[in-house]
Amino acid sequence: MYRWLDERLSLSRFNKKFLRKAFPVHHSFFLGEITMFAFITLVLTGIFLTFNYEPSSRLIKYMGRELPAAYASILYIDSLPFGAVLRSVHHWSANVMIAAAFLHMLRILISGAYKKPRELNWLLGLALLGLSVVTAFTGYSLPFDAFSVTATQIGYGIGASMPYIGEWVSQLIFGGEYPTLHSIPRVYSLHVLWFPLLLMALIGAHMLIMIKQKHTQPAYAEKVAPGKILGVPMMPQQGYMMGVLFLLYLAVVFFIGGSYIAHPVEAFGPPTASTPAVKPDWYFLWIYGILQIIPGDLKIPLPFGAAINSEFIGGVLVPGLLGIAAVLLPFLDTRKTKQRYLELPTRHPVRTSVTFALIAFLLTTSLAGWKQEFGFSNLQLWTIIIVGTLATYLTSYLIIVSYWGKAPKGEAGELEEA
Ligand code: HEM
Repeated sequence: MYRWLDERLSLSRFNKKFLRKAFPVHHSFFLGEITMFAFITLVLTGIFLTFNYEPSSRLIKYMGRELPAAYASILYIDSLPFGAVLRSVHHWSANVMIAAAFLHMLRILISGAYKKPRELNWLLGLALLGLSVVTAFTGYSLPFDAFSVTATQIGYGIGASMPYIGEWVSQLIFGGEYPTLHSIPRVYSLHVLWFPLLLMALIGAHMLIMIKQKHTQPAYAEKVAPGKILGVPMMPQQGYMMGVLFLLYLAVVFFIGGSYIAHPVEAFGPPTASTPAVKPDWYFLWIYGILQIIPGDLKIPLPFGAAINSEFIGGVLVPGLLGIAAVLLPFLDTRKTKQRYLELPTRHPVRTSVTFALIAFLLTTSLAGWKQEFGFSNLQLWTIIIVGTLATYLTSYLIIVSYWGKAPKGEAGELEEA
């Protein structure tokens, strides 16, 4: 069969090139792959969910109760053999995908792998991270229980807060002023079709660029085999390692999915007139935290009746400014040569300390999301955020500079495929 296909498709030419592609061996390089495994698992479990989910908020009779069809279909999925487990695996995989993509980004940032010639892949990566979060958010609204309706309302409000265009953008996504009968079908189409297709296209482009440009090499490669690409071939070594890692990934998420049922809709109940207290998932908690400590009645008037309010500052402006800084980052580096080797974080004290400060900022603003539970005042939280972020930067910088000193950065030579 292989020979038959080879005669028609010249598989061996492709195999010689692609299957011998060298992969550097370093555990941090598996973060991108884990992100991909999570995405594949999301697609496969998502297909199962689409067979049984009804994308509608109209009321139907289910087990003697009058319930929104979407809500009832989640109860139905949970009642199927392994239904609740597959739904949970879908939910936890979304968490893993976002966490792994974020850690993957941190490894690119802290090792300087975003520099020339990989600027394009850095930008595609940022788009992937943003789109993964948005896709998870649209998934959140689908069960149409009291929790998801309230959480979606918060997201709708943040979108609508953009001066001039916000209301229009939010209504476009949610089929009118959320929740309307059109909201669930529209968000469903985005969640199961358009966003996954876009993610697939972006991941495909990300991989093609990575193959074309080749990986950055771990720093030890410069000493062991200067000028060569050091690594294992795609087949068999890298392929087998990826296979084992994928199975391990499945084992872990099925264990978690089987042990902790995700988003127990029955506990939240169908949407009611009263709004339950909701806390967003951890990846939105920092935005939610910022919203908790900005005065809710803040309004800065703009021409033509528009205004900047607290939702815009916390939900759009702060994440937007961080996004713009990330987009500009690779272009701040004006070197002419191509980046061949991973840079040691200890040789780049400013960049490494900014990365730690960013993590401190995200953790302390997430803490603000627990304002009521911990009984903090706004002033206390602002102090924790500002002092925590600056202190993390300074401490990290001083430790790196005093312990490792300012070692020369060094330039690497041209590489040839080994
Ligand atoms: C859905 C999300 C993503 C997937 C599936 C993904 C997948 C991958 C994979 C498998 C690799 C090769 C292995 C590795 O270097 O880890 C890679 C490399 C890379 N990724 Fe991602 N990635 C994603 C998000 C991101 C993000 C958020 C960024 C940064 C903003 C990014 C920037 C890069 C860069 C610059 C490389 C080349 C690294 C090098 O050569 O050392 N990616 N990605």
